[in-house]
Amino acid sequence: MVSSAPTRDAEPEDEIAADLAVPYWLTGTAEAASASFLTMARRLPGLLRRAWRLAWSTDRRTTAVLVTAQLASGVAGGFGLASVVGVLDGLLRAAPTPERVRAAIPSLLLLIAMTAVRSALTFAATAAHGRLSPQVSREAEVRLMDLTTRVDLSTFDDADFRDAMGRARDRGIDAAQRLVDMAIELVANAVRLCSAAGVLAALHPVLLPLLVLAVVPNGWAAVRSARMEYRQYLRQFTMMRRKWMLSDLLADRDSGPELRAFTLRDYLLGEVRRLLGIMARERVRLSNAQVRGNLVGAALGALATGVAYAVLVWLLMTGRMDLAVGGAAAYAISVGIGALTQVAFTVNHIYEHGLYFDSYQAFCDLAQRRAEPAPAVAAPHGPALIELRHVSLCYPGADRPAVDDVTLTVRRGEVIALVGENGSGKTTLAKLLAGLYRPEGGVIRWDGVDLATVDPDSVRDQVAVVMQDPTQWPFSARENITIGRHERPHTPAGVEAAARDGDAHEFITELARGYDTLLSRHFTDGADLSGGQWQRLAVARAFYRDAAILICDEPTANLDARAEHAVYERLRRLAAGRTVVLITHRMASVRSADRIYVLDHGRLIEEGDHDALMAADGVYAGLFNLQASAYQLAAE
Ligand SMILES: Nc1ncnc2c1ncn2[C@@H]1O[C@H](COP(=O)(O)OP(=O)(O)OP(=O)(O)O)[C@@H](O)[C@H]1O
Repeated sequence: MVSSAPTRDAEPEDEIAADLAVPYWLTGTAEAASASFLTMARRLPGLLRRAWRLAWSTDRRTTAVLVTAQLASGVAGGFGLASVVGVLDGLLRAAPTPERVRAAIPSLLLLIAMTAVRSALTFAATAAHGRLSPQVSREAEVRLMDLTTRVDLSTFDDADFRDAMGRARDRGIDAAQRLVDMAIELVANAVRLCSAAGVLAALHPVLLPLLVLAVVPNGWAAVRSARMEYRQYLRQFTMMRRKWMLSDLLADRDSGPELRAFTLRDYLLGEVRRLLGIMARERVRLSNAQVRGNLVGAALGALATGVAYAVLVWLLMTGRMDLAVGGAAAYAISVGIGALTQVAFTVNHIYEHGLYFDSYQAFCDLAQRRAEPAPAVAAPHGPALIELRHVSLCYPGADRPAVDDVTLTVRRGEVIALVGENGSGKTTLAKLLAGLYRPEGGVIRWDGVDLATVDPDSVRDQVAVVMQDPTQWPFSARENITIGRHERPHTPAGVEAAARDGDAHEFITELARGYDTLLSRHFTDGADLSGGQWQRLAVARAFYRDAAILICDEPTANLDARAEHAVYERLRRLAAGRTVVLITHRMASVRSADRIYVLDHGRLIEEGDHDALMAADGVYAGLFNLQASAYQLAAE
């Protein structure tokens, strides 16, 4: 993972370029980000529709209140602006002062009323917004988690999928919320702008295009800046993920001992520093380019504003416009520029968050496409016969199958053992049997029913698995057992029986709070367990699940000799009426299995019981004799 020497300040350009290169699978998104101003205008209605759908599906009532309040506030602002024209018209007309004031009073009252209404509506909108915004965020996050957990396990092995998921989680959820926020703000600003534009157009038709001209350069600069920012985000995302992973390793408790034992601190820190250096340098480059663009935008904008006011002065000087109208127009121009700037700002933000929201949406679509099919048909209950016919599975990106053309049969009540060297495909085969993966080739049948045609959850419901590296669930000791069958109400006696079967009861009772002890050192008063204790807990969980098929992937790898013996004793008892699949490198534990399958490079190379395989004097006999002789040597 780490690709270079510890600390270096200067990087060869080609290495930097390689680190910053847009991965080929991001090209499509990167192209979207380099789209033109026109493309952005075309995308806007779609983005607004999505924002609306998201908000509406989250909370209809609050969305309706919010949009109505924003619309009404914009209309009130428009009336306020029109009343300013009335006030100025009254005050600047050619008449004695008391008369001018009297003429201005109705418009002044309207202005005060509209300001009050607008304030009240703004407060209502703020309250509704405060209610809607966290809900949108929650919906977006829950949707993401829901879809993520629906995809099949092989999708998780796909690095592209994980990158897409990373981007969706990193910015997508926030972008969903901000997109809705900005879309709603746009409603108010657009209404305000319309009223300013309407007033200006009524005062003099030439003023309206001048107003637009004054804002376009700033709008262009803002969009350019957002696009550049997003493009950089895409380019750097893989690097960011790498940096996060390294930061986690530097701060994680699990990697802490090895990090120190191998004195890896400087090595990893050096790599983090290198990545941060590249990102910081790019950031500075981006910032400079943004400042340059914004400067050009601001200068052109100021020039255009100057032209608008110059035209106004020219209209006044040449008598084409009287002073009262000119005063009102000057005010309307300043309000209009404010409103148009706000519109440009919100549109730009909609565009910007829309880009990140696209990542989110693309990931949701991808996850939906990769979601496991869930036919309504349930798998046969407690199958008497499990058959695998020419089953193969190749992990994404792998150049050869992990399980290759395997055919085997398991009957209820049998204990079968999978044996083979590291990487020979035992775990993968067990996962296929557990219904965690679907085979790419061949078929798996339970009592003659093809598992591809049944609901995968109905398969898993009948399987209990003790994984090679059981998950250390950050729950209490009790929950660590009961989650084996979380939907079933549990009794202390049932939990204790499973714990005893897994040889876990004794150490659990020695914990500070017994079964209630929280097993996570990340929280105050949480406890941690040894590798062997976690494994016993996993065995207890599997016993508690009480399933028809029990798959044990090296269940005793971390156990001491006494615990291992006890677990196998119980496994044998439990096997009655069930199917047990055992994976272990300890040949003595394999000996009593009804049938033993030997795997090599994913292929089944030998099968039979212990005596038959020993008589055949093949790979199994070789492995067995090797371990037996090691024990004999130790005994001598
Ligand atoms: N999630 C994965 N993605 C890609 N390749 C994988 C994945 N899991 C396993 N493999 C590869 O598939 C092959 C079989 O792995 P598997 O874990 O099934 O072997 P195993 O016989 O259980 O090994 P061990 O005895 O070390 O547990 C190996 O070459 C391994 O590198």
